Amino acid sequence: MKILILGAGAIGGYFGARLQQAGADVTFLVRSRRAAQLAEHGLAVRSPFGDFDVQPRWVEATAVREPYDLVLLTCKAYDLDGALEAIAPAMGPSTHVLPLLNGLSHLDRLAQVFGAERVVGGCCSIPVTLGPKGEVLHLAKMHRIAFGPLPGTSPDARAKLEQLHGFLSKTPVDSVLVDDMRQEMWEKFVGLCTLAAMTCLMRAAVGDIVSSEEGTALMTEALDACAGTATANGHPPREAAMGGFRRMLFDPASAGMASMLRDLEGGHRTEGRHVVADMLHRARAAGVDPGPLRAAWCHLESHELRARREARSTE
Ligand SMILES: NC(=O)C1=CN([C@@H]2O[C@H](COP(=O)(O)OP(=O)(O)OC[C@H]3O[C@@H](n4cnc5c(N)ncnc54)[C@H](OP(=O)(O)O)[C@@H]3O)[C@@H](O)[C@H]2O)C=CC1
Ligand SMILES: CC(C)(CO)C(=O)C(=O)O
Repeated sequence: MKILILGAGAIGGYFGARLQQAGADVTFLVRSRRAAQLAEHGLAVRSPFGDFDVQPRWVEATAVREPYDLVLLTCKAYDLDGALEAIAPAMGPSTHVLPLLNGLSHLDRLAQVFGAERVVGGCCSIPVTLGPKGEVLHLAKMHRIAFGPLPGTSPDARAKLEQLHGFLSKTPVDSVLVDDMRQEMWEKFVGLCTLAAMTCLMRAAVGDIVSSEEGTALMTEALDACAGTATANGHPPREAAMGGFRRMLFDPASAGMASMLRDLEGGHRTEGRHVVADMLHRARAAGVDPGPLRAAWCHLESHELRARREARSTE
């Protein structure tokens, strides 16, 4: 099975290196800056499960001329259109694409461009970022990846997903092949959106927030808004998922934060529109009180507008 991974960033780099470690046939589709970094340093993973290095194979978009069996999509949501253009030559009639982006709305776009039968569901829970030389820094002992067919996915995807699961099962990664992937993705959306909205709004980690006078009440309102929206959309989070979110979101000792806060504080663009605004708009449409999601999106959007204005004035 030939696997193409769009992006060798934090997520693509981590899961791609793990797949390569397990002997899978992996090629990264990267842009020139990342290609140069891979040529100079290879692909190094620093993980609490043990550090390792792989010698990656990569291509740039103009060199993709033949279909792959499976494409893993690991760009940020704001890069989706360019990424879809870049993978188009790799998408043959029987290729499937498995996105690992946070959020949900990219699924409709993928189905629109490639057809729902070629789109597989996927999500991951792992705190990971890139170091100064492009090394993958896995920040804590969580690295779960879930994937599985969506209602419209063609049946021949199953064998590929089983192979993917087989490779990942040879590594420490917590890999799960899921039957009801839309439910799984809604649950991830609920937990992540609550975490991203609250840690970005407060610019603090979970433990700092829930130790503050109003923090636990506001965190509860945010979780209720997200879970209520999922329920109104036909995907009430299961009790096991809610239990996990409560452990993650209300631990006064936790230094945990969303990758979106790392992006915000690192001066990078965020996926606020794709995650927080999308949940806010879905809450409104369903008549659910969005609670602190309004202030979180206002914070993220006004920060982005300011950055754009200041960039224009220095041009
Ligand atoms: N980091 C985390 O802890 C987690 C992230 N996620 C989600 O995973 C997704 C990816 O995040 P993350 O890995 O952190 O992001 P990164 O920014 O680290 O990686 C994204 C990569 O995609 C590449 N890319 C974008 N467009 C193209 C293109 N047209 N051609 C080739 N490469 C392209 C970028 O390349 P370039 O370097 O050239 O810009 C970059 O290396 C996001 O949706 C995020 O929310 C989910 C769980 C945890
Ligand atoms: C769940 C969590 C917090 C870690 O995977 C995440 O998805 C993110 O930070 O983007």
